[in-house]
Amino acid sequence: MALLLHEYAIFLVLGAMAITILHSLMKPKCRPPGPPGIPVLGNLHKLKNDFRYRYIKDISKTYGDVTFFYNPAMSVLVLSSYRSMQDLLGNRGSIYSDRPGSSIVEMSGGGNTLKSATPNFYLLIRMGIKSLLSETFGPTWKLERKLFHQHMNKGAVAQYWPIVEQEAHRCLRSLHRDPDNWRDALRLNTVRVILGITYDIRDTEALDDELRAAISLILLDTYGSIQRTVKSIPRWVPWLGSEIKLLAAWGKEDRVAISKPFNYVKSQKNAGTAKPSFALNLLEEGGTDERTMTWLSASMYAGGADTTSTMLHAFVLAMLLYPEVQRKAQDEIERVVGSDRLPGMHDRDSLPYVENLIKELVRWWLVSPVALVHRLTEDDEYKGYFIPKGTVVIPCIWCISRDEEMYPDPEAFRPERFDEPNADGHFPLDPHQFSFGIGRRICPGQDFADMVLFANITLLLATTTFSKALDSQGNEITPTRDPTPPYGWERRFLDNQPLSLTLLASRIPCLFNCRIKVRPAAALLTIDNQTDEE
Ligand code: HEM
Repeated sequence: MALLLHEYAIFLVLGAMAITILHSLMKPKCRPPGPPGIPVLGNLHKLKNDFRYRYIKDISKTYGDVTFFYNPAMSVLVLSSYRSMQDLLGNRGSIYSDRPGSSIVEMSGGGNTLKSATPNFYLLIRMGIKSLLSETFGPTWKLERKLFHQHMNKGAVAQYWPIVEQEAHRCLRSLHRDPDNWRDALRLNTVRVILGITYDIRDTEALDDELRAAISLILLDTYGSIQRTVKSIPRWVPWLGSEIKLLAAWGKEDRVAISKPFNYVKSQKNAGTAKPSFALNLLEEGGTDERTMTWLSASMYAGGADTTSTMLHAFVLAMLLYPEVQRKAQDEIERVVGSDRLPGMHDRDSLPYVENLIKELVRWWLVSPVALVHRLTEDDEYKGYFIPKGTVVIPCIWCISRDEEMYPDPEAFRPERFDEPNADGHFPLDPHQFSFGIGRRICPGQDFADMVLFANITLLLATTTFSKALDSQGNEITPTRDPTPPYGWERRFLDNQPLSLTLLASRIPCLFNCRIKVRPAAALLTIDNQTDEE
């Protein structure tokens, strides 16, 4: 009898286990929550919103920090908290670091297919269907990333300080000479710095005509032909068609502009006259083919020029809207540096208010509010939800920057917030932790961008005071703090806004004017005949 009972118990346990396994196999796997959609067609269309990041912030109040969107072709996971981004992009980086169709080289336009030519979200979504067939987070990306890291890590970028400083001085002289063109001066500055460190091209006068033409194209507009191409697209062509045409036509002229400077470094190397530069290092270290080296060099200004200059434009906007911040930062610089020299890199630790100002800028103005999309390479489970392989992941870093608990009154530009503990006793998170992305695909140019921002912001503050422009009655004009609608290339073209592939996916300030007052310290700006124009 005892034996029978024992067998009966074993039978019951095994039966229960079988039922549990069967049940879990048959139960539809639960996806993370998301807004209701149209039957069969799904809810992905809801993300089609000019200010997508604001929409994401709104819906996260209802659905939480992990929201799911789908249509029959693809699924998209939207992350809206630092925690979820850390958990997935950070801690599970080995499966969350792919991108739809893009190694660094491909993202800069060096791939063979249109899908890789732009970080534009919608194009990525459309092309994502195709790119699901290919794996891109592989050995090529790892090698590119390694090469980038060797030259752009925190220690390595310090060697570029002299170029960054010299170009900042040159930019300020030009800005003071021609204040109406302050915007161009700031943009030219970042492109010149990047050309300097990438190819050691500083003085265009010394170059032959063809190379000079290629460089002017880069200086004027990283992807200059876009403007001309947009003009040639008939207005009635549907949006997708026109964008595909735009990208198809993009390339020929720019590919020349991209290969010329690289070939210049190659010939300098062969002649034994090349000076240190990113491109020279790639050539010397080898390890990859020439096409990759050419495009990797180009990705320096594709990724870095417009993003960094946009931050400088946003800095000017912040100074117009918050003159008291400008005054406080100028006072600190005067106090620490004195009046017989200009601030330099070694002053950084002694300028805490300026340091906080840069943190606040990096939080307040996100060039990439949804960073760049990632893609999941294996099925995964998070917080009990199933996330299928191939899901496109959007890290909405904007939501972190506008987290009211972490950054009370988040729209206000308040550098002092970083010295004030929050209700939980902790100081707010340094925005550098998320504004450049999170995880293995974090911006490789972050340390360099930070150095360029520090150099330019301290020198701008020391030598220049920005204030609001006046209308014909002498009243101050307050510029809008709203950006131009993202991805609105057509509108940007019509408004004569700068256009480049990077900017198609960026958040940039609307055009605004300002008044510029030169401060006495401007007399200390160096005059360097070799790099000064005219
Ligand atoms: C203030 C300036 C900049 C901002 C705000 C910025 C922001 C970003 C962000 C948010 C990403 C996506 C990260 C992710 O997917 O998680 C990114 C990627 C990238 N950035 Fe930057 N960036 C800046 C400057 C630069 C500079 C100066 C360079 C190069 C010199 C650069 C090169 C790149 C490249 C190559 C990638 C792609 C990395 C990859 O896919 O693995 N960026 N950046």
